[in-house]
Amino acid sequence: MAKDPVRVLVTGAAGQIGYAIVPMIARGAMLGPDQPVILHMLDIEPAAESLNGVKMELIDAAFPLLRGVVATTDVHEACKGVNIAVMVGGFPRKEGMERKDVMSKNVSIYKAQASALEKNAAADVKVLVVANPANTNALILKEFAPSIPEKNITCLTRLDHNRALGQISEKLNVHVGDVKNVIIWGNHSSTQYPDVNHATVTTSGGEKPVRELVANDQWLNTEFITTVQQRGAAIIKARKLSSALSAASSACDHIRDWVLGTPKGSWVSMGVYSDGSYGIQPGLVYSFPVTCEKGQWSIVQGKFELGAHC
Ligand SMILES: NC(=O)c1ccc[n+]([C@@H]2O[C@H](COP(=O)([O-])OP(=O)(O)OC[C@H]3O[C@@H](n4cnc5c(N)ncnc54)[C@H](O)[C@@H]3O)[C@@H](O)[C@H]2O)c1
Ligand SMILES: O=C(O)C[C@H](O)C(=O)O
Repeated sequence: MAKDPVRVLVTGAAGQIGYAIVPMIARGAMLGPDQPVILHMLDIEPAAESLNGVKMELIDAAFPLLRGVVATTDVHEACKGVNIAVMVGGFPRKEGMERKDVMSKNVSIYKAQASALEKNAAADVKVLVVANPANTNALILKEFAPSIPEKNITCLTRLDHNRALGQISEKLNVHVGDVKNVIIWGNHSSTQYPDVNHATVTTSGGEKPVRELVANDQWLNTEFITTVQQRGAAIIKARKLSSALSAASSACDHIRDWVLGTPKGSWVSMGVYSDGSYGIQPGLVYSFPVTCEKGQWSIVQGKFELGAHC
């Protein structure tokens, strides 16, 4: 039997990440190849014409899974009945800035959008905050939308996780799909700790630890970490714009794994509210290793090595 469509909100949909992610969602990269979707796209009044252009392109692309498009500058209309909310709307940093430098502009957006989501979204809406500073914006959303279960408000650190997989795959010249179980601890900021201490590579001889295969602790403990921590800044320097296709793709990965589950024996990194695991203050939104099953994430326990991410 055909599935009912799922309503997916993308805020900031006329922006760079918005333009990259809406076709991915409409093609099934987020919710699967048999899941019809209705896209809700929100942007602000000055971007209304451009937002309408994105809607025109979505129609022109004739995506079989796309069952409707709402393109609006009214936050309440945008949030009506949504099951998934991908919060991209906000301002990106420019070269030389830290992500926290866009805090004052972006945080106020998340206060207003929290109440719109609370009033209008489906009761079990799953929220992914992408806009920076992502952990703080998710925390604001959680505080100002108290009726949305705290387990349903998350932020994106999957891009950092995927960057770590990519660096290992490049270093070892192995397929990125054969590398797994890196961990991003902390914030989506330059203070994050990319951890390979439990990461493995699938080889013809079975699963081997990344540390053993790389056989270069000096590189893993220094250059690898700073490359992942600083990758956002490196992309801005190269493109004069912040990452968009990789952010969009990683946001699809985050929601897909959350909704459809992580593969057996694998975990992913998600910014989720802390229940006190690993000594992290309860209530903070922090990136942990998680597994997902039946639409619920759980923090993987027992992966801490004392001092590793302090
Ligand atoms: N967490 C991550 O891994 C990650 C990765 C890349 C980018 N980002 C962040 O994502 C955000 C978006 O990046 P981008 O490159 O798409 O920026 P962009 O400037 O191209 O697009 C942002 C869009 O948001 C819109 N917007 C602004 N205020 C809004 C509001 N109140 N409601 C709805 N829409 C609003 C703008 O009009 C614009 O169209 C930035 O904050 C960026 O730093 C996060
Ligand atoms: O670095 C940025 O400001 C954009 C984004 O957070 C990224 O990591 O690419």
